[in-house]
Amino acid sequence: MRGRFIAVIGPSGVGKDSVMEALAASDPRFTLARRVITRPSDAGGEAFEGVNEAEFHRRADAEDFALHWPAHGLHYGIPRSVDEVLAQGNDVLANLSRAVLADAMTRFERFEVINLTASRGVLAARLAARGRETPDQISARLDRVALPLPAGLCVHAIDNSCTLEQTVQDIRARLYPVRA
Ligand SMILES: Nc1ncnc2c1ncn2[C@@H]1O[C@H](COP(=O)(O)OP(=O)(O)O)[C@@H](O)[C@H]1O
Ligand SMILES: O=P(O)(O)OC[C@H]1O[C@H](OP(=O)(O)OP(=O)(O)O)[C@H](O)[C@@H]1O
Repeated sequence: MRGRFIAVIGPSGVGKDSVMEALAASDPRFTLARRVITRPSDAGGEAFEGVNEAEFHRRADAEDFALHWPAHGLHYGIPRSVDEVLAQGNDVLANLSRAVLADAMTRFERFEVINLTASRGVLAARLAARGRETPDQISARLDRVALPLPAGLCVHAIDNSCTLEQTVQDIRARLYPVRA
């Protein structure tokens, strides 16, 4: 059977990248999608490919992306190579914008969503500690209004206010339930 394309969504600072990395480290059934972003390659955080705007648009025009979207003044793309991983029956995890979910639903045969949550106070503390954005950029990220999710999605709502270990355990139990 084809693998599932699993979108990890949630507000900035909720822990999408940390949770994805911890999931991939804990279970070989997960493959991480490496995003292409118009952000300097040495910006830190997730393992991504940094490109300039011209190169990003060239790739988009060449249909090199399965999905792409703009956010926070940047462009983000999921390489089309994820299709090969899915065809081999492996599950792919990708950090997606909530704005691209409707497209993703139609693009992938098996599509599920992990919706991570945490309080605004937890988000603010985590963004400040991460140190990738300025205080103004952090405020803008906290104020970004959450879009309603499209109907008909398979969504797993997961709280990431506690430890990463707890979150990983909760997600694995939801995605790979052990049948008695
Ligand atoms: N469960 C957790 N407990 C404590 N800190 C966390 C947890 N999850 C993420 N973090 C920290 O919060 C910050 C934001 O996490 P990150 O994965 O970059 O979030 P996102 O990708 O959603 O913006 C990072 O510094 C990360 O180490
Ligand atoms: O439309 P939204 O659902 O609000 O998401 C917009 C963008 O924000 C996140 O980006 P990024 O990973 O750069 O930021 P983050 O790590 O601070 O979440 C997410 O991955 C999307 O690309």
